[in-house]
Amino acid sequence: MIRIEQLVKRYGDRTAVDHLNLHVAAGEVYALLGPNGAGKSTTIGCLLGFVPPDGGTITLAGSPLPPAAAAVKHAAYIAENVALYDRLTGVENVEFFMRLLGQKPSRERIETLLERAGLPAHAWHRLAQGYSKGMRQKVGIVMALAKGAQVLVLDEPTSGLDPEASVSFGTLIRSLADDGAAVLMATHDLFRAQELADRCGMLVGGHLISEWNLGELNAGELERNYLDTLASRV
Ligand SMILES: Nc1ncnc2c1ncn2[C@@H]1O[C@H](COP(=O)(O)OP(=O)(O)OP(=O)(O)O)[C@@H](O)[C@H]1O
Repeated sequence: MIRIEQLVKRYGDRTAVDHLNLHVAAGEVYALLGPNGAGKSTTIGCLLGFVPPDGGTITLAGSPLPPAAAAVKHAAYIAENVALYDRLTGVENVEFFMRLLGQKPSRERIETLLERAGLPAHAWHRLAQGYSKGMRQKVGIVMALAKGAQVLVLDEPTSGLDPEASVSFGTLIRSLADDGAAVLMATHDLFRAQELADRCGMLVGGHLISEWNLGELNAGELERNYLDTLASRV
């Protein structure tokens, strides 16, 4: 569903992503790990067409379209801080987004989506300016649901969320994957990655240096592997 082959991105003489191969299947959650400056956000930028790569190919949902067009059609992106129109309510934000998609949603349809995403009903008709980070992310998930996105891309989704919000966000992401979405999530949250992801990969200096199947690791083992792998590079 997500196929990145030999991706290269340079900024001047700095290589941010170096011949990266990464595949995420439908129904799979993949956590992209790595220290600051490893190339995670650059990879996501290339995947979504925000950042022009210097080499390699990216295919989303089997589409022959270039990444930017394929992302518009098939992907949803949830940034660390989901941007909403603060002067609109949650319901109005979703309605506006769905109209941009060419849909004419009924109130019931919007409320069904908000309910699935777990946004409390008392917030539906409140201005988004008062929304917490977790509430904004839930509206972001509603937009992914409304779009029927086959590919979900998340950058640091759980940073700054309290444990309860982080667990409920993880449950939601898992349910989207169980419905067939391919999920790529860049994160420093090793605990949540181990809880949520099926596989993870570790980027260092733009190279994917390790991949792990999380079902094969014991509790806490991902963090040990991560730190050992990093130490072995020094
Ligand atoms: N627009 C840019 N111009 C120049 N260099 C950049 C630019 N964006 C990223 N870089 C460099 O590319 C490398 C990879 O950065 P990137 O932001 O992709 O890493 P990251 O893994 O997402 O880091 P973090 O965990 O801190 O968000 C870093 O060396 C960074 O300084």
